[in-house]
Amino acid sequence: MGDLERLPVGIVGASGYGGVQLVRLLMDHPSVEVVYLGGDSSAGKQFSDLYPHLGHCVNLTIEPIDLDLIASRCQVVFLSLPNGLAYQMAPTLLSKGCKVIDLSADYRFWNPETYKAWYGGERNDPETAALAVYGLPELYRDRIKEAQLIGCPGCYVTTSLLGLAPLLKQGLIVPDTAIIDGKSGASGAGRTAKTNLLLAEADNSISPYGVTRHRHTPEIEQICSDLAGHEVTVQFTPHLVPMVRGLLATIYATLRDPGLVREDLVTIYTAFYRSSPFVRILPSGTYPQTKWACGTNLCFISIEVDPRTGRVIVMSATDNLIKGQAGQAIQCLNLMMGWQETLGLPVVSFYP
Ligand SMILES: NC(=O)C1=CN([C@@H]2O[C@H](COP(=O)(O)OP(=O)(O)OC[C@H]3O[C@@H](n4cnc5c(N)ncnc54)[C@H](OP(=O)(O)O)[C@@H]3O)[C@@H](O)[C@H]2O)C=CC1
Ligand SMILES: CC(=O)N[C@@H](CCC(=O)OP(=O)(O)O)C(=O)O
Repeated sequence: MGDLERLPVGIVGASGYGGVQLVRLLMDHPSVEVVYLGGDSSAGKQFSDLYPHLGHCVNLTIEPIDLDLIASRCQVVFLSLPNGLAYQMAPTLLSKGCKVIDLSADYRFWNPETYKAWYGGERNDPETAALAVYGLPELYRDRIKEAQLIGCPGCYVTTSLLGLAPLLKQGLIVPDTAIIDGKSGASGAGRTAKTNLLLAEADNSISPYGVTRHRHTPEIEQICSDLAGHEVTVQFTPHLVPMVRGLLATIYATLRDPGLVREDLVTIYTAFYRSSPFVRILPSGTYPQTKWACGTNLCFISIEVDPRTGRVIVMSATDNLIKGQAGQAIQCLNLMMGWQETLGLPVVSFYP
């Protein structure tokens, strides 16, 4: 590509919350041009009919999903679809020379049996799945740079893993003692009408769900085990919080060395993320708010140590739709293209 040429990209699932984040973010990306928007029930509609607030700057129609057409027009394709669809599209797109960045769970798992156990479906794309790279740049940056296919993490997973990674990589906690208390805004469920997401149902209330059986548990454990070099189990409980966007993971684990103090851990975390421009380790005693991360690709992390219980408490906050979804996907694109990792990604929120 010449300096002035823009990379032609497509978004399949453009009408959803991930899709509209991608459109909004890529509008400001200096090296990208969105040349295709695809959808199912939204096909044929003007994107601005679905999102009038972008009417003055997005003049694209959502087209039916035609893989040959997409491949003829796009060098990179973002798949922002419900689980179980990307694996039906990615093999063809890759065979036609496209790079594929999948926001769903289809290409996150290294063991296909784990995917099948939690997501179901009968897959026949083992060769393609074997090509996939896990799209968490802070942990797999070098692999992402060489990848043709990315499986982007879930939002709870991203936020939890960024909080846990230094502890597991450095062997600082007693294995299997990690407890993750996740809290997400309602946009985490996508732009789908479900009773529990109605204002009358979700407002002024916080509720746990998927207790002991949320499908982010095996995804978190897959990466924790990779970091630790041995099998790791975690206890993860998500909660729905009456806010639109934002995700907070509060993580508890028993320290191997009860003599460690929080300043030791702040130093360790700061060193661990010294080359990660989107991770902010907060000063001792400052705890993160999701509001700080909303609208940005940042992850704010704070660490506490309780000498009374011998536990470390890590607090990790992101915007579920940006660092937890679309922003992370673009971060991966930047790495795949050899661009600056931070290109086109916001790092300052509008407060409050
Ligand atoms: N929301 C979040 O915080 C996060 C979500 N994710 C994952 O990202 C993916 C997208 O999520 P999100 O944007 O929130 O979901 P939404 O429900 O908001 O959007 C889903 C999109 O998929 C399209 N779609 C649905 N069914 C079909 C179909 N049969 N064929 C083609 N397209 C279809 C819809 O298009 P149409 O309207 O035209 O039918 C819509 O554009 C999901 O896999 C989700 O699990 C990952 C991290 C965070
Ligand atoms: C509030 C809410 O419903 N959140 C979603 C998070 C979905 C997500 O992160 O996407 P993946 O399914 O691709 O992992 C959930 O708990 O399923």
